[in-house]
Amino acid sequence: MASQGLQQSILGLIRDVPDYPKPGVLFKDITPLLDDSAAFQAVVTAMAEAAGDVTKVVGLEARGFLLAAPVALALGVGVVPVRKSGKLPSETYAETYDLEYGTATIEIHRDALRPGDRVLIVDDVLATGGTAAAAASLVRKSGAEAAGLSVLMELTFLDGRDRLTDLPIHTLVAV
Ligand SMILES: O=P(O)(O)OC[C@H]1O[C@H](OP(=O)(O)OP(=O)(O)O)[C@H](O)[C@@H]1O
Ligand SMILES: Nc1ncnc2[nH]cnc12
Repeated sequence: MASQGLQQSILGLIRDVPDYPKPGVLFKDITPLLDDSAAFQAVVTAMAEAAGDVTKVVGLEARGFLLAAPVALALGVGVVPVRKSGKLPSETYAETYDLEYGTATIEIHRDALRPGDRVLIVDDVLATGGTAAAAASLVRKSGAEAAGLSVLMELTFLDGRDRLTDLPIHTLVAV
């Protein structure tokens, strides 16, 4: 978890949007945080400091990209996109999974990672854990090690951690 001060700052900059994208979902909108450069910088620094010894950062489309790229730059390693199905131009590995509000397929380029890579997966929100579990599976299909998952916010009531018992998880705030 982040320091108390950073947690308060993050919580104050995440907007709750009821019934988006469908009734019953309380959507956590991170756009106010992204628009606050001091808070955004503090989030990126905290994620990078917790990363450990990794050789690549994998960012999850779409909001994960906004965090993964600056974290990778802060760590001095490359960033690899995991994209929704059909968006990557070259050969891919694919995984289909359930979301809090639907199902999705994500993909990674087959040549993006290699054996020996220690990979930090970065996303904005950990909810049911389906996306992160699918991403970890793509990393392992690529022959690399899923070294950890770093998220800005964890929705603990959805028990995403229970699906990710083999992945160290770092969360800046939990609600
Ligand atoms: O833990 P889970 O239940 O899998 O949910 C978390 C995922 O859901 C959201 O992505 P979404 O698929 O809405 O995509 P977006 O970032 O493109 O909006 C969020 O950015 C995470 O990637
Ligand atoms: N409630 C939520 N808010 C934002 N992103 C999410 N991803 C899955 N559930 C979410």
